[in-house]
Amino acid sequence: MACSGLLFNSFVDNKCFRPCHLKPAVSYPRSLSTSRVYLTPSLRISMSMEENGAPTQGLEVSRKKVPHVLTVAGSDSGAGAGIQADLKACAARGVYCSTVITAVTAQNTAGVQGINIVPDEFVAQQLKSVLSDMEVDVVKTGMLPSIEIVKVLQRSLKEFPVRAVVVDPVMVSTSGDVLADPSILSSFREELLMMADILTPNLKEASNLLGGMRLETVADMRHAAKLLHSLGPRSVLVKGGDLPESFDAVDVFFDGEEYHELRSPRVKTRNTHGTGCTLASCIAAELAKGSSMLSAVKLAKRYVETALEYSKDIILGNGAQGPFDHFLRLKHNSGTGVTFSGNDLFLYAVTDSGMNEKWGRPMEVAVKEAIEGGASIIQLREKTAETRKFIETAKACLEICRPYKVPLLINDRIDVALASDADGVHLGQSDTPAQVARALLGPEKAIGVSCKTVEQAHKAWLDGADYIGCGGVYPTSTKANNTTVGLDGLKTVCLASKLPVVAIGGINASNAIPVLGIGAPNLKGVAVVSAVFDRSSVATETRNLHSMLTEAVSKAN
Ligand SMILES: Nc1ncnc2c1ncn2[C@@H]1O[C@H](COP(=O)(O)OP(=O)(O)OP(=O)(O)O)[C@@H](O)[C@H]1O
Ligand SMILES: Cc1ncc(CO)c(N)n1
Ligand SMILES: [Mg+2]
Repeated sequence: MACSGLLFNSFVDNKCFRPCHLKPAVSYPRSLSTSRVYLTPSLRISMSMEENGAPTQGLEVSRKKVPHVLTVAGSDSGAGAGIQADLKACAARGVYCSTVITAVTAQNTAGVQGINIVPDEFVAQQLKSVLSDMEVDVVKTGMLPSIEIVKVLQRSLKEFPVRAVVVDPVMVSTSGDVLADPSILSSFREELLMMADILTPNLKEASNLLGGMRLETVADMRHAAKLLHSLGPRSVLVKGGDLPESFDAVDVFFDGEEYHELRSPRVKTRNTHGTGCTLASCIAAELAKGSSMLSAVKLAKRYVETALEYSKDIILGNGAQGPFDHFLRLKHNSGTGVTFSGNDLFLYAVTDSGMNEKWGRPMEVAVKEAIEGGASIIQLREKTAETRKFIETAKACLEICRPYKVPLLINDRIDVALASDADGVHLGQSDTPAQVARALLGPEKAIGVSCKTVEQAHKAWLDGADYIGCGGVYPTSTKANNTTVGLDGLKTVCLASKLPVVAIGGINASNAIPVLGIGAPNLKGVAVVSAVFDRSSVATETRNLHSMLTEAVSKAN
């Protein structure tokens, strides 16, 4: 990597750019710089890296082209719109997004406080860097603040054509701040619009492009879409986010032949900053995946509506227009979740609704009693409950577990874990693979996998699980036809496992001590079902078991 020759242009003020030299922040380790790359005809790369002179195991990586959107837009420091919205929208839609920055704005929820335009030569340089190397499928444009930048873009796209161009003709922010000088209108009309496979103006932008035409009704929007289409773009979406007195959010799509009025319920929220940038990026993302234009537009609108609905109550900033949450996650990440550790496995209580029914106990009561008796983790196991009821129960149990910092995991059901924001899941060998569960749940949730063999334990580790449950140790009534591994099988798995292990299957106060005594440091605890829940007092049984286990462990140490 020859980084020392890089030129760095400072654009602290628009006219001054001071060349200086950037030092590489990291020097690449010799092992990587000397890695050998072999390309076979089937496009599989086999990399053999050397560490400290010793060859490591060959690493097989299969190459796959990913859909790629390049956004050419301005930065919004408040990160609701502009480049930041584009990156989030593409990431949320599963598409890679590279960025050419045309301007840096000082912006927040109150408006735009400052704009610094990137010199057009440097915009050209960014475009060349990305387009010459990175197989861009679709270019999406946002803030293009100067005629020169529009020209630079036009030249770059001639040199490096892409499959589609989405043009969001950003001119004025919703706060009323000017993002492109009106003098640029002629350049938009003469150069930019021709490049567009779709043009996505809001009402004000459509009006400006059409010489100040009044746009107050859906009929006006249809008319505007047709006039704009005659200026060169292959299709037009006139966005009605700002349409006065409309109960629905209506956008008008016209492709030169057909009109489509796309309607969604108008979400009542102040958090609409960046809807336009997000919509255009999402259209670009869907086109990059191979969608037709109309499907891309429909999906993008649905995505914006969903994100607005989810984010309608979040509070960020004191201004009139707040950002929204592209990943539909912020509300849940209130910091109340419990981080799993192997020691939580010490006394692992697995619920059973049949036993609760038998003893006339609501699930919440059973869970509270188990925790008060010393259970260190709870797994909700519901084989028959309706999904909605299961989610409600999980939420109610989480309210009980959180103050005690006891993790609550859901058996089998990733959907229920996500919907209730539980602390993780426990999966059997025939449930969703742990690797898929990890991708769905993210890095912070706990995942446990039931394993009977060393191979399964190894796979669970490779797949990103946090612990394994090993058993059945003894025969059990809660799992019919379950083969037992016995204490020997348990020990074999524990000694091989890289993950902490909890023993499960037929364990109770009379046989728990020999389990903990097998002599495997990875065995962190025992899981129980009937031993605590099929009893008249869950709290008493759990307490007894807890003190027995604690005593056995302290004696062993
Ligand atoms: N309150 C709302 N509820 C539902 N959808 C909305 C709402 N506001 C805007 N939209 C939708 O969001 C998309 C963007 O439209 P809008 O007219 O807000 O763009 P814009 O003015 O360019 O946005 P920006 O603030 O990013 O510049 C459109 O599909 C529009 O229908
Ligand atoms: C940088 C930037 N681009 C686009 C918009 C339009 O929402 C904005 N407010 N800021
Ligand atoms: Mg806009």
